Amino acid sequence: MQKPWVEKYRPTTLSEIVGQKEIIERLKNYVEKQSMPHLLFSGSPGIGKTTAALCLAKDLYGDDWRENFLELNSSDERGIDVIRTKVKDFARTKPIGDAPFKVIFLDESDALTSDAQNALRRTMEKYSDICRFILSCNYPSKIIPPIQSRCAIFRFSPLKTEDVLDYMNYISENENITIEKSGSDAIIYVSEGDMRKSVNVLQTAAAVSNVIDEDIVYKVSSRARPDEIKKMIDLAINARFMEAREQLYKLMIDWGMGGQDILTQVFREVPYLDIEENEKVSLIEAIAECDFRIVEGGNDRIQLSALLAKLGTL
Ligand SMILES: Nc1ncnc2c1ncn2[C@@H]1O[C@H](COP(=O)(O)OP(=O)(O)OP(=O)(O)O)[C@@H](O)[C@H]1O
Repeated sequence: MQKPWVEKYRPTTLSEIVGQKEIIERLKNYVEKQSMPHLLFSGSPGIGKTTAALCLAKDLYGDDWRENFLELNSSDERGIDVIRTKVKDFARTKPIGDAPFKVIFLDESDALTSDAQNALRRTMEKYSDICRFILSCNYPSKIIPPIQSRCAIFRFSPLKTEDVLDYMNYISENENITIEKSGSDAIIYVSEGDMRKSVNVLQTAAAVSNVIDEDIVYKVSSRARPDEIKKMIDLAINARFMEAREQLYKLMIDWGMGGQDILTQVFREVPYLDIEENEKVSLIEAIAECDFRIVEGGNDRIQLSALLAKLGTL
């Protein structure tokens, strides 16, 4: 079976990480000085937080990195017991070889309960001479302030379009596939700066064809082409409700899209619609209402049809 490309192409040193330039420079500095504080990595999924922690360990420790590096996924192991046992056991033994300290990487640390975070805070203090923590999270506000203040905070950003494009080209050359311009535009559109998503979409699309265009990309990622969404909105704004609803059903049935995916794409089109500013504001309010109802379990066809009806009255 083919290895997932996200693993096959995961950078192995800090220098290979795409984008996040300032962060990478600071991390390289820690490697050079063989000294670092506890770190808190925050940012949206798939933009290089785990990769940066792994590369930092590999650059710090070389081939023996596994002996001085412990990775725990906090959303599987989020309770106080894990902090008391696994983390403490690893933290209190001396680093192997010449390493000045060990590193414990807690992925998804915003999933730790607050009891576990309090226990962690004491562990961080107690073993700070031989152990450094790297906490990764999507929402730094869910980390208790005493831990935040013990860490240097690094905010990772979604990747820039040109960085994702370069990376897609690099992979496609290696894999002997051709990405057409419409295909790479579509990958950028569906992945929104999330490199993991870009690589996964590319691999799934490459399983369908060696030449990747927008149709394949939108199909494999269950997204509609933006012009299909725009068409539905335009019909609704022009009070052609039945046709707009037909287009909605086409998106749901032919493209296999869920209600929330459609809503997210409608939301993304709002700034470009040819309507007055106050109408855009009303539309966003209506989208937010619809989103809430779908999340609460409302029928997505009914909710989206109601949104289309509302569009006709703007
Ligand atoms: N900056 C990047 N440079 C190169 N590849 C990247 C980058 N960011 C992500 N990737 C690719 O995406 C995959 C997932 O990235 P990573 O695990 O680092 O994401 P993350 O930010 O930790 O996400 P999560 O918050 O979901 O844990 C990597 O294996 C790699 O292939």
